[in-house]
Amino acid sequence: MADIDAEVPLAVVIFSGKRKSGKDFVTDLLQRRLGEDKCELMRLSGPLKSQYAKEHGLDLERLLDASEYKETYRLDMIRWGEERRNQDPGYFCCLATRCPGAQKPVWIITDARRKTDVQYFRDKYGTRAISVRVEAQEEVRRKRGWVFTSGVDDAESECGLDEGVTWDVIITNDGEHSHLMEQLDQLEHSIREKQGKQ
Ligand SMILES: Nc1ncnc2c1ncn2[C@@H]1O[C@H](COP(=O)(O)OP(=O)(O)O)[C@@H](O)[C@H]1O
Ligand SMILES: C[C@@](O)(CCOP(=O)(O)OP(=O)(O)O)CC(=O)O
Repeated sequence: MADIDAEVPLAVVIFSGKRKSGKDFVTDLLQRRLGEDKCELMRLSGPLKSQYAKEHGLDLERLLDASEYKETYRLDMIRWGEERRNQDPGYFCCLATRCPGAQKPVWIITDARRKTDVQYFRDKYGTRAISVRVEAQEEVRRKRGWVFTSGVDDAESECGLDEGVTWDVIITNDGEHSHLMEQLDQLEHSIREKQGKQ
């Protein structure tokens, strides 16, 4: 059941996309447009990494940055995260949204990876949820540094949302700046409508 009486969030924008499709790039732009005081970026991988680091005695800061360190542990983090999600599909979604920034009216969830991630926010926030898929051609992703990695790019962590989800918005991020700006204009408009309506 959606928490329709709650005053915040007024809009919950759930982003998904393949590695190097440009999720971070696009969500940063969107947050800047909406204002950091009004819009909080929440990463589902944040609590995952934090719990994983605690249980395995690892350096959380290094898991959070884009280093080789993270890649060393990626496969095991995926496996470990899957075990947790199997016990409770909303586990990381719930933890990620428990932060001081949750008082802001707009939430951007940056990295949904499984159908249960999208479903969690749709079930909880109903019409306030907007699901967004960021897409870029393989060639473009390769130019941004993507290299196919077996066990990662062919696993649920990367492919769980390839099919079977009806996205509210699809953003094509192939590198054409003006086209991206137009798509962000539209998305910003939909978000502001939700902010104004409720
Ligand atoms: N539209 C764009 N214009 C210029 N650079 C981009 C664009 N989209 C992504 N990038 C760059 O490509 C790289 C990968 O993007 P990133 O947002 O980190 O991808 P993801 O979060 O999906 O893995 C980053 O260096 C980012 O700055
Ligand atoms: C174990 C992960 O959460 C690692 C996610 O790391 P990032 O959130 O840093 O994302 P990338 O852009 O793919 O490098 C994946 C998962 O299956 O949950």
